[in-house]
Amino acid sequence: MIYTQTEIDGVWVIEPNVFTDDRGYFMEAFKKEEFEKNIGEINFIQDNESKSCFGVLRGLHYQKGEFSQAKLVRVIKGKVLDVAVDLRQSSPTFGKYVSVELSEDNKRMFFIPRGFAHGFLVLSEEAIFTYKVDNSYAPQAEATIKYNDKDINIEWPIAEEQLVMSVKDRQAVALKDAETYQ
Ligand SMILES: Cc1cn([C@H]2C[C@H](O)[C@@H](COP(=O)(O)OP(=O)(O)O[C@H]3O[C@@H](C)C(=O)[C@@H](O)[C@H]3O)O2)c(=O)[nH]c1=O
Repeated sequence: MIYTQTEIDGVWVIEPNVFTDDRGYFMEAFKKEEFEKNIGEINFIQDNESKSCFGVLRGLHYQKGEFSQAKLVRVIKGKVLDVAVDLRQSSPTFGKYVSVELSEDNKRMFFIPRGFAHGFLVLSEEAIFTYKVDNSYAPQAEATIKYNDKDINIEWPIAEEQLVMSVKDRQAVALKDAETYQ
């Protein structure tokens, strides 16, 4: 696997070795020892999966304080634009984002450490998204920042009218009003 640090400290793109033959392909999707050698200690405790149709935007989500989750995300079917926003107050890139296209074709993975908000937009007819997290789901600590927050200014490649979002995500708060990480 190739581990590449992005322009935001702690956020990584990981490209697996894909072995293709007459039957299809094989790849290692996560290898703890290698991950820890390249990025650092991790203890993933839960795997999540969601399916979404074209134009679905989920985000920008995070869990507050001690409930923060690191996430290792990838796409099994379809294509998404995945986005991580730095919410670490002491970080020189606070409020900045990094985005990457993840698809069943490029098989890229994206590692988002604790202290970030995360979201993705589905660019294919359908997408199956899967991710590991290193901290328990804590609904009481959930928070959502507006996908179109002016200060973050994410370039989403789909027109606003085409977006499909949850009520929770439509009612998200601005970054300036959000509880961030000390
Ligand atoms: C995230 C989560 C949700 N749920 C439940 C709550 C709810 O009834 C249903 C759907 O939840 P949501 O609408 O929050 O699902 P979704 O919008 O897909 O939320 C996810 O979005 C992406 C961008 C992330 O980064 C994730 O951490 C998570 O916040 O699933 C769990 O039971 N466990 C979980 O870990």
